Amino acid sequence: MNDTEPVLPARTAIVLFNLGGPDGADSIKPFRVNLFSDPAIIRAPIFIRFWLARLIAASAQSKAEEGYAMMGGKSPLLELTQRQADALEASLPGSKCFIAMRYWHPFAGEVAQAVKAWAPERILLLPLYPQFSTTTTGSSLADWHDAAAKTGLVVPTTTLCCWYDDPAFAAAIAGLVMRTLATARAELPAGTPIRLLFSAHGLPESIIKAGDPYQEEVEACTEAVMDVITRALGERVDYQVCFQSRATPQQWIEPSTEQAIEKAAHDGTAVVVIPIAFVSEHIETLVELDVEYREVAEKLHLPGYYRAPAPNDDPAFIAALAGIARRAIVHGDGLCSHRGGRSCTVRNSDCPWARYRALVPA
Ligand SMILES: C=CC1=C(C)c2cc3[nH]c(cc4nc(cc5[nH]c(cc1n2)c(C)c5CCC(=O)O)C(CCC(=O)O)=C4C)c(C)c3C=C
Ligand SMILES: [Fe+2]
Ligand SMILES: [Fe+2]
Repeated sequence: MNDTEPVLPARTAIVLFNLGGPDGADSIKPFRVNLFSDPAIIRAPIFIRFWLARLIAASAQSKAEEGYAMMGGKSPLLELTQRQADALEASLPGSKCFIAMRYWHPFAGEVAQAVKAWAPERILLLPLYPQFSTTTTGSSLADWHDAAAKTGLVVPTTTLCCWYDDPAFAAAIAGLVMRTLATARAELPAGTPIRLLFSAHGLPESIIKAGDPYQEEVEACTEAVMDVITRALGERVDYQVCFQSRATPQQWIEPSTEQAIEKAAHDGTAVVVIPIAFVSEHIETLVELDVEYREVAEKLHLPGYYRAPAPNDDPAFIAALAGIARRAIVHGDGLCSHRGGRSCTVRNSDCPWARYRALVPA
């Protein structure tokens, strides 16, 4: 922190949100049932959703078990998020970071009680999803509000809906990408064409059509990262946005990451895959990107397949997150403070979190 940076109010509780993951073999099934029971994910009436959730969860259960087995039997997400929380807390004196996961422990209810016991003067709700989606950010924030109300936690609260275009965040991601690109260029035969594949988690097309701004924010986020890379390297590197992790039978947004790899094979280009919607390593990076898509790339004889790391506790990423948090807290408790206290400009200036109930009826 330098002298020009505003001081945080004393006792600021920062609640970090992520999806969560199983902490052992026994929790894979209930974690997946919790996920598919969320009305933000499966948009069906409750009595249909109850059965549908169990059916969909059961359908790829053994594949999920294999994936978690490859990571030592559990998700690394909580441990990595704890490292982010510790690093953020160290950068923001007067704050204490709490972690609330959406589909496995620590659940919002447990966390709201811990926050209340700490007696903060102010709370910042900071979703660890750079881009807003009703299925992630919206669902986590709605869950928190229910839990806080049940706990009787009444403290001035600032809510961040998204930070996909934060310049320091874009620079942190660009740094990770350029390091991987440099490795690829050093290892591949001179002149091998390389494409950057910005791979985001996919969504059912119907959710985007219902007004979810996620795809737009992923594209804008990619543009912000590409601007930094272009300026730093003095050249325009080839790139494409694509979407991974299709988890239901519906039509999902395209191009899929698999289609993008097929296109790269057709064009004879190597790829550097960038997980643009995840800030921590987890099953969808360590298994899907590093094992499954790598196999696809090898089968299609791509000249090279590289993967940029997720930010985890990369110092530039933590510094970006600290800047985002500090500005949000200091500029007051607007609904969405990521643009210096003004409401965000996502879709005609209204914040998607403000419209959550219209996008996902209770
Ligand atoms: C309809 C299903 C799903 C949607 C929509 C979805 C959106 C979405 N998810 C993330 C980030 C994560 N997803 C994770 C796990 C996970 N997600 C789904 C399904 C949907 N996700 C499933 C079934 C699972 C479990 C993994 C599996 O069983 O294969 C995780 C945590 C993974 C872990 O480490 O355990 C994250 C993080 C985003 C960003 C997103 C939409 C924007
Ligand atoms: Fe997911
Ligand atoms: Fe907003």
